[in-house]
Amino acid sequence: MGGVHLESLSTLNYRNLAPDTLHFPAGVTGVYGENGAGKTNLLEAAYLALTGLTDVNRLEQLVQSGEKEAYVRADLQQGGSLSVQEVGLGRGRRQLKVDGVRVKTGDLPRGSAVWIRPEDSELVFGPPAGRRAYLDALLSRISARYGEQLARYERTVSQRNAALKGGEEWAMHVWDDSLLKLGGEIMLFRRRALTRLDELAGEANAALGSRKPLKLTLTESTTPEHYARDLSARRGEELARGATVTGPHRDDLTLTLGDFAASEYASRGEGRTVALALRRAELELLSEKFGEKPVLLIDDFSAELDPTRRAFLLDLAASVPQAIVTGTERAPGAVLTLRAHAGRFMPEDQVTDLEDFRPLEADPVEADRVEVDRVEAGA
Ligand SMILES: Nc1ncnc2c1ncn2[C@@H]1O[C@H](COP(=O)(O)OP(=O)(O)OP(=O)(O)O)[C@@H](O)[C@H]1O
Repeated sequence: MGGVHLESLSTLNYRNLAPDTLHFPAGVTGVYGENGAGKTNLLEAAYLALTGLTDVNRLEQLVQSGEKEAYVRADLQQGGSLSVQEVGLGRGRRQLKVDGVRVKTGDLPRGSAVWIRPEDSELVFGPPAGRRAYLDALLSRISARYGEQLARYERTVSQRNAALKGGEEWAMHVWDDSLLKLGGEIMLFRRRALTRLDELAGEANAALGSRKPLKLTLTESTTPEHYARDLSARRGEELARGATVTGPHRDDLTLTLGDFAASEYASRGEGRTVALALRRAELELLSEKFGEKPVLLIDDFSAELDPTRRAFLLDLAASVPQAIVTGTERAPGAVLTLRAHAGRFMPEDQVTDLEDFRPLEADPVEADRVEVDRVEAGA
């Protein structure tokens, strides 16, 4: 199977990254350097430029301190054609373009990248909201309709909550109708998708040498079959609390390792294995859906001290057409190794000492491409 290929990444005013355009070959690119050099920021910028995805509540953190706007651009090969994806960022604003034409996030190619991070363990040990977000983000990439219906459902829940707080019991049947339709569709889609995701995560968990089988199940707050009944049964409680307490926004993606819920009983190492299994399942599911392997971004492989998991990460990077792997040490088997220092990246054979990381004389990124001033708030 072929893969998405990130030919180059340009950044301007992005976190601590110096303005630059970096070219990436096929195979593994290793990026190494000291803590705080900007390795994570580079992967975050690549993920944003490839997928348009980022935490929309923290957009201003992405802009270099002292600057108003930031910009990232990916030149990539996908589905046999070359395209240019650009993201402009401002305070609470984001603008995306593909080949010069403005698009919404959902219109960007959805299978372009998977990002594996040390923080992924939070998926296992953190609250249900994190696991729900993992599932929803993945399913929204598999199905644009799922993403749209989920957004409508979430709007309905917040409007319904406002009506509940206002004691508008008379208006509930209107909100309930939309909730049942949208929520029911979301639950059914999650159930269908989970069958395959569970198989893929189980296989990845076994490949990671885990002797305990991994099982993914939905712990549903209600079911499509009983949704209407459960809503009316809890009407009094909802009015008292001013909140919608039944529906897929309350579901959990339960990860069972062996006989127990991983969130409660797994060791740190077992939890890390489960998190890696979820990410490989994501990679496989996107590959199956789009017929191409995403670019794999692995943040800080060197934080992984367990030899089995470290080998798994490096094997996974070697198994896809293109991967970028960061660490505080060199990634073995890399086609290109970049040395990171103070937000700059140079091929290691061009670096003899850190003085080589002098600021560039000319700005290599065309700053006139930044057009975030025209972004509508919240776009
Ligand atoms: N908006 C911003 N403006 C300027 N600098 C920023 C901004 N956001 C983050 N930074 C800085 O970027 C630096 C690099 O962070 P990054 O997480 O990429 O480092 P890293 O190379 O991955 O380090 P580690 O090996 O510790 O994971 C940090 O020192 C941080 O203070």
